[in-house]
Amino acid sequence: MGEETGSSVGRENQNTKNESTQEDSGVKYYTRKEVQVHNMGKDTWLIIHDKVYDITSFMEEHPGGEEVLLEQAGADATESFEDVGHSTDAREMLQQYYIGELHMDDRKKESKKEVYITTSKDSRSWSTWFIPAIAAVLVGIMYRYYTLEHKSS
Ligand code: HEM
Repeated sequence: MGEETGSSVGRENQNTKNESTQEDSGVKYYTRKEVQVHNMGKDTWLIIHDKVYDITSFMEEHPGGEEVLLEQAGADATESFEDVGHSTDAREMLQQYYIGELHMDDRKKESKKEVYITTSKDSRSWSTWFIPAIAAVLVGIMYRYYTLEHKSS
């Protein structure tokens, strides 16, 4: 593991990309571009759920075969990883190959935005009928009491 990290730093120096790899409280951040370079059988990185994994030593051990991993090499494999429905064991194995996080600027934000917009729209349509309905019921009750009081006196 240590050896792998060392060699990756060397490559980043060669590409003069070292500044973009931030180190913050021990966590390394990689851009999609930096991950993309590691797309070969002997140097394979993957992004799964915004985390970066160096799976070079895992390629031959993968029960699903080397080829499917090579297809995703250097890219975001979240969807294909989830599509297979990997076991809890498989998910725990991921930790062994973890090398850092995907850079914040390179993360996809669409899904969160979508959920936010849907819920805010939903609550708006709900309040448009609920508040007037309550108000109408209250006015009705008040009117009824008012007319009853006037009748009895
Ligand atoms: C580092 C990431 C990965 C790890 C640690 C991993 C691990 C495993 C493990 C342990 C299994 C055995 C079944 C299970 O326990 O779920 C498995 C099966 C499988 N994996 Fe992965 N996997 C990884 C990434 C991927 C990716 C990215 C793909 C697809 C592109 C993939 C495709 C498959 C397939 C198709 C099988 C089924 C094999 C079969 O049932 O015959 N895996 N994987």
